[in-house]
Amino acid sequence: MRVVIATSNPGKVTEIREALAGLGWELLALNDPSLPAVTLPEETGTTYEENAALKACATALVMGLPALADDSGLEVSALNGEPGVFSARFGNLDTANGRNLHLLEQLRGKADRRAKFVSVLLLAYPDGYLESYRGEVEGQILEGPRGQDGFGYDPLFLLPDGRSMAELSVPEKRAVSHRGKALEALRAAHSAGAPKREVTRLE
Ligand SMILES: O=c1[nH]cnc2c1ncn2[C@@H]1O[C@H](COP(=O)(O)OP(=O)(O)O)[C@@H](O)[C@H]1O
Ligand SMILES: [Mg+2]
Repeated sequence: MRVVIATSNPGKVTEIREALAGLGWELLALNDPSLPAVTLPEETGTTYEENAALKACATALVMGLPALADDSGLEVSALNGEPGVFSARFGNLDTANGRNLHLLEQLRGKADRRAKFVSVLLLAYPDGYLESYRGEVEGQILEGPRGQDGFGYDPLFLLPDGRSMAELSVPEKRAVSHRGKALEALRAAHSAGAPKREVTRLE
């Protein structure tokens, strides 16, 4: 099956490719020269599912191919679950570094550092059929960044084993992360023996 990865986030592309390598799918980047150009829609939904569906459906319709999108976020207990679905725009800041500094500022002096990452993967077929998979991981927000790998809020996210998410290799992150869990559910649903679906294109 040829599947378009409906994200312009290079960190997500790397993680999706690594986790799904064994499926035998041809995973195409959004900007693959063989594909028509698509602009991902604005994330106007109020849930990860809605936003992931917006991105996946828009891509599947333009491409005429199944498209896989991820919408994810960081939910911080002391901030009543914020930034959540607004994680990419936290503090209205447009760099990961800026958002991380803003998060540290918001939590300054707060004892409760609990947080969780959530990822929702949406696989949209061009005939309108949808599959969704969710994964979560709990942790704590560090007092300062640690680690060089990963992306986004990873350097501030402390796992129960004492490492930050940015101290993990791609396969190590897959084994514990929100996105890794959602990808594992998708992989299991599509591995050998699982029922196959005919992919048709709506004209
Ligand atoms: O695995 C992760 N680690 C760290 N930060 C993440 C992870 N997944 C998502 N984020 C952050 O949460 C926000 C989620 O954004 P969203 O999923 O809407 O779009 P994006 O594809 O444009 O990054 C981004 O700021 C992203 O950096
Ligand atoms: Mg989003």
